[in-house]
Amino acid sequence: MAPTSVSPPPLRPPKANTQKYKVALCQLLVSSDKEENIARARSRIEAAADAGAMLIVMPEIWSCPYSMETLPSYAEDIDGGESPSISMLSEVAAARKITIVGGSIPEKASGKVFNTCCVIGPDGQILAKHRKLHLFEIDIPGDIKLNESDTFTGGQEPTVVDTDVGRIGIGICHDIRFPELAMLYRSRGAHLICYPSAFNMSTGELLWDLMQKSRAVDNQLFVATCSPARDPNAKSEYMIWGHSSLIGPFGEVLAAAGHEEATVIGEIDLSMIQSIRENLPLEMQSRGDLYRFVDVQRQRETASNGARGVESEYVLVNDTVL
Ligand SMILES: O=C(O)CCC(=O)C(=O)O
Repeated sequence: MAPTSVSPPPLRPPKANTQKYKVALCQLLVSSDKEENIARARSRIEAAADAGAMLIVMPEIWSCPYSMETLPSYAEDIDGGESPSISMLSEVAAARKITIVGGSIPEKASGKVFNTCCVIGPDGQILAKHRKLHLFEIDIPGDIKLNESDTFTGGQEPTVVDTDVGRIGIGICHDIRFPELAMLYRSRGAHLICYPSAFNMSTGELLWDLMQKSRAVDNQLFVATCSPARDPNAKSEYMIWGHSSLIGPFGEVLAAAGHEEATVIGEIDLSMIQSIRENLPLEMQSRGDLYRFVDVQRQRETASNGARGVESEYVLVNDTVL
C-alpha cells in the first residue's frame, strides 16, 4: 500500500533575519553560594555574547547545588519579581541583545517548588516559563536513588516559544526521555529543542549522548543540552555527568563539552533542516495508514507527584480506542 502523504510541518522562521546563528552552552561549575553562581553565570554569558552567540543555553539548576535537601531554601519567586537569578539573566539579555534559555532554578509559587526554565528575549522580557514536566524518579539498588517529586511539583504545560532566532521547544533533563514531547515540538514548527539538564554518572555515560541524538534524528531538528560542570569535590552523592552538546538534524555533534567548566559554541544553520527533510522525507514516508499518534484525552493521575495530565498513546488505526 502506498504511504499516506502528509505535509511536513512548517518551520517557524526566526524574527531576526538570519538563517545561521551561534549558540553557546555555558557549562557552569555550581557552588553553594548563590551570589557567586550568579556572578559566574553573568561573566560566562557576557563572554559568550562577546564571542558572537545570539542564543545562550544555561544548565539545569545553576543557581545552587542539585541537592533535594537544600533546593527549597534557594527557591525564588519569579512571578513575584523576587528572583535575583532571573533578574541577572534579563539584565544581560537586554544589555547584549541576546536570547537566553535560562537553564533552570528552583521556583517557589503557591506554596510549591518547581524546577523552572525561563526563556528571555533581547529586550530582557521573559518570553516563556517552562516547569519541568517529568520529574526524575529512579531507584537502582546499590547505584542511584532519587525522588525529585519529594521536592518539586511537576509542570503542566509543554513550552514552545517564538524567539529572535526562531521557534524553540523546551524540556528539562528527564523530559528528554519522552519522545512524544519532542514530536509535539516538531509538529508545532520548532527548529531546536533545548534541554537544560543535570544528568548523573549512572545514566549519563550510557544514555546521555544517545538520547540527544535520538530526539534530533527522529524529528530532524537541532537539540541543545546544557549541564552544570562536574565537581569532583562536591559533597553531594549526585555526581553530574556534564557533556553539554549541540546536535544537528542528522545526529551530528556540532559542539560538545567534556565534564569540566566550559563554554562551547556551535552554529545552527536552519537550511540544514530543510535539506535533511528534503533528502530524507521521513514525514512523508511515515505510515499514518497503519499507526498514528493520537491524543485520546484520558485524564490520568500520576501516583508519584499527583500531577494530572492528558495521556496520549500510539494506537493502530481502527483500534477500538478510537
Ligand atoms: O533520565 C535520566 O536518566 C536522568 C534525568 C535527570 O538527571 C534529571 O531529570 O535530573
